This record gives sequence, structure tokens and C-alpha cells, in this order.
Amino acid sequence: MWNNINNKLYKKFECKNFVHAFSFMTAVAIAAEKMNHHPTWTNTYNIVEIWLSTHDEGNVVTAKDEQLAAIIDALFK
Ligand SMILES: C[C@H](O)[C@H](O)[C@H]1CNC2=NC(N)=NC(=O)C2=N1
Repeated sequence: MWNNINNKLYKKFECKNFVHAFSFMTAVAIAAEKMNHHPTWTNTYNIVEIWLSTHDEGNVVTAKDEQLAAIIDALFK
């Protein structure tokens, strides 16, 4: 589940391996680009950590972040 930490939605995804992590990130990147709303993230081998906030609104959580979070959850398989 996503946690609201310091005005960012945060979630840690544990993937099977690096290939799974990177294919998940690729799917997220395509979705993010389509909605012109982009994650802040890190990847270490099978772990993908994601933070979502809206820079244009002064780095707060907006409906766009909630929307992207739901899409990301749906893409995690
Ligand atoms: C110019 C461009 O449309 C904006 O900077 C977009 C791009 N992607 C973005 N992504 C996020 N997470 N927040 C934004 O406010 C944002 N704004």
C-alpha cells in the first residue's frame, strides 16, 4: 500500500529479479509519459522504490499522483 510521507506517495515493490524490475519500470515509464506525470524512483536489482508528488503544484500529492499510483499497482504483476 502507498504511504503518504513528507507530501509524497511512497511504495516499495519487490520484484522477482532485475529483468522483472526493469520490465515493470518500462511499463510504468510508458504510462507516466502518456499522462505527462513522472515518478521519482530508485532501482536496486529486484527492488523498485517509487515516490509520487506533483512538482507543478509545489511538490504536494494531487489527484494525478493518486491516479498514477493506481495505474502502477495495476501494472505490477
Ligand atoms: C512541463 C511538464 O509538463 C511538467 O513539468 C510535468 C511533467 N511531469 C511531472 N511529473 C510530476 N510528478 N509532477 C509534475 O508536476 C510534472 N509536471
